[in-house]
Amino acid sequence: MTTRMAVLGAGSWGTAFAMILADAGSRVTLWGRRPEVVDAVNRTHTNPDYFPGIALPAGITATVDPAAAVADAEFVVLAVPSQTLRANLAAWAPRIGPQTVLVSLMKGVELGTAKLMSEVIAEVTGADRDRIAVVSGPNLAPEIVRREPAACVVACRDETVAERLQLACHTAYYRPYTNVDVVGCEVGGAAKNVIGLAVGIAEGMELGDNTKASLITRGLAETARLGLAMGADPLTFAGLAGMGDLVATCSSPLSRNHTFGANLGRGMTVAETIAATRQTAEGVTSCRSVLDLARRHRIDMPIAQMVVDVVHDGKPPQVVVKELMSRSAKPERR
Ligand SMILES: NC(=O)C1=CN([C@@H]2O[C@H](COP(=O)(O)OP(=O)(O)OC[C@H]3O[C@@H](n4cnc5c(N)ncnc54)[C@H](OP(=O)(O)O)[C@@H]3O)[C@@H](O)[C@H]2O)C=CC1
Ligand SMILES: O=C(CO)COP(=O)(O)O
Repeated sequence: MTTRMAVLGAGSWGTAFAMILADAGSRVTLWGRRPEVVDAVNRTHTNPDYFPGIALPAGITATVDPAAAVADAEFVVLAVPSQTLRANLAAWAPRIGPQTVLVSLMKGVELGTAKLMSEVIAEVTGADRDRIAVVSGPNLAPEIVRREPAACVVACRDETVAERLQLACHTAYYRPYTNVDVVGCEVGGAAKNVIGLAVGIAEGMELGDNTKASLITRGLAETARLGLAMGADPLTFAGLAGMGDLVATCSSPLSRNHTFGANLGRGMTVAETIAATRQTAEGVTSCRSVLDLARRHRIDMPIAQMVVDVVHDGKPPQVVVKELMSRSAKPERR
């Protein structure tokens, strides 16, 4: 029987993930907040605002009505910016069935509460953790809609639910691996955006590959430190949701976080960079909530701190680089 999927959020990743699900054989309803986007998907099978010229599968229909999207859906896939999830989901939750699996595509931490997206979902819907899943990994949406090969992790505390989701999104170009470490995948996904900003800043300052490799590696170390304090499996950080996503984000000009950082490193102001960024660069907000989360767990995240200093406290990149390099010496693994 064909699986019924709802994808809530018709931006870059929501549209690309809807394509994966439809290519894997599901019937997909994509919710978008703007009627013109929904009309374009239904009439021309394209989403010209996000992917001009890319033909979407006929198995995707779109709606502006969230109730119509989630009605009878086996999986509800959430793809709105992290900071808008709570308010959106509160409105959607009464229409979502008690057996429906809730899937987060989001890579952020809520500002103010320092909660992971799965925690926000559990709190707002009352859903058991066994039906909350996460998809993460090196998945730059513009490459996915060209159907270029990529892999990901689908994580759920209940492995059988992860396996159902794995089947539902497995295509010739998209290879999902299951994992039960939801926390590790979410921490990896949120923190890599922050490290991507740091590497972008370095690139914008015309610093070389040694600097970038050092930031990536030490960025992974501070991410894993936080994850371990939260009960994550350390091996998750060596996998697709850890190292994999970090490499993609820190090396690709397609990454919005990386590009945002590079603009700052080149000397653009934060306001200019925000104005130049059309899509969501989660790390810009989540650098503060990731740091808050780290503080709550008494974990030191100097690179995340450096990003907050530049993005929110107006410190010049040159100053934070000096500060980062003049920290007291320490062993690699502590
Ligand atoms: N793009 C990518 O390659 C990947 C992204 N992700 C993650 O997916 C999540 C979504 O990002 P992405 O799709 O890329 O972001 P985009 O900016 O491309 O799209 C965001 C979508 O959410 C909608 N939206 C914006 N604000 C609100 C709001 N207040 N209420 C409801 N809907 C809103 C936008 O609508 P409108 O068009 O009307 O503005 C748009 O449909 C992020 O957490 C990101 O980190 C994860 C993996 C890959
Ligand atoms: O998460 C992503 C790739 O896996 C997308 O990264 P950006 O949000 O930086 O574009």
